[in-house]
Amino acid sequence: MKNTVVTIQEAKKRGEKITMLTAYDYSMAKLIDESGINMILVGDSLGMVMLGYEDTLSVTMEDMIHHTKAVTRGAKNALIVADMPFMSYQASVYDAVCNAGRLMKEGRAQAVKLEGGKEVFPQIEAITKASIPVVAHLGLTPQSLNVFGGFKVQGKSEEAAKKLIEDAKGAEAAGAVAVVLECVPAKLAELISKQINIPTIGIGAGAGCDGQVLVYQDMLAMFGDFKPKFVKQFGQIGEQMKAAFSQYIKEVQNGVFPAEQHTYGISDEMLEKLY
Ligand SMILES: Nc1nc(=O)c2c([nH]1)NC[C@@H]1CN(c3ccc(C(=O)N[C@@H](CCC(=O)O)C(=O)O)cc3)CN21
Ligand SMILES: CC(C)C(=O)C(=O)O
Ligand SMILES: [Mg+2]
Repeated sequence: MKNTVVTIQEAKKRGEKITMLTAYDYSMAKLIDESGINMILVGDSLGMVMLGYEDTLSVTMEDMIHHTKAVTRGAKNALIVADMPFMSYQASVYDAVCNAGRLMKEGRAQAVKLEGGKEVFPQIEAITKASIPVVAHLGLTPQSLNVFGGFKVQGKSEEAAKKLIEDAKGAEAAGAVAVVLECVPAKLAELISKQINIPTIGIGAGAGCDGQVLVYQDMLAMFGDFKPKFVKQFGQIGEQMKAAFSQYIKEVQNGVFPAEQHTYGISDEMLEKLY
């Protein structure tokens, strides 16, 4: 069944957990979608896991649209959320609406996600008014890396925790359909989840959230540049891939691959003519 913003909000009301993973291309979106996921995030994390940047700041609207198009072609049932990249919504409400519109119109995403609280309430409101569902993203907001001084857990002080609660409530009031909570103490994320009506999707925010999201390369152990504490490896796919690649290299080198069954024939008469 096709997931929509309404079905994920109903899931929260019924107390059913919401599942989300990232995807950045057609094949992976299809595999994840066929596994029965509720939501797929085309995250700006693609800058790091797909493009090899050290952070998400260099990701462009063109990058996001390119990958979103591929994902939306692959996923039939999941609700597709596309990240708004750095500087596509911060400078003005006008930018935010136009760029959110491109992710929907060109990428065919069903919702957009943007980072920040109070600072971006006008953007959340305006994009929502344009009939584009918005997911808010609070806590560790990687596009603010240079303000935080690194990828660090947020909301530990009383002041920061209070701002996080106010930001979550304000995002809901501004029209957000869900809130991602990244690297927030579990007890605080649980409290926020109880105090708002829209679903919270946690990453490093504990089991008290209404749903969970992970970057697929992290949960498949395909990405080794860093391993945040919140990552659980559900498979050792990186190792399995390397073993298969090594096997291929060995078989090509010693003539085992390709075998007869991997080749195409030609008639003996034809071959005689050629000789
Ligand atoms: N592969 C990947 N996975 C992600 O979850 C992810 C990305 N890339 N790119 C965009 C952001 C960046 N994220 C990150 C990156 C690093 C940490 C990290 O190293 N966290 C420390 C916290 C240190 C502390 O404050 O205690 C950790 O040990 O978990 C967390 C989130 C989450 N997002
Ligand atoms: C880590 C998730 C929430 C994200 O924003 C991304 O993948 O870009
Ligand atoms: Mg992101």
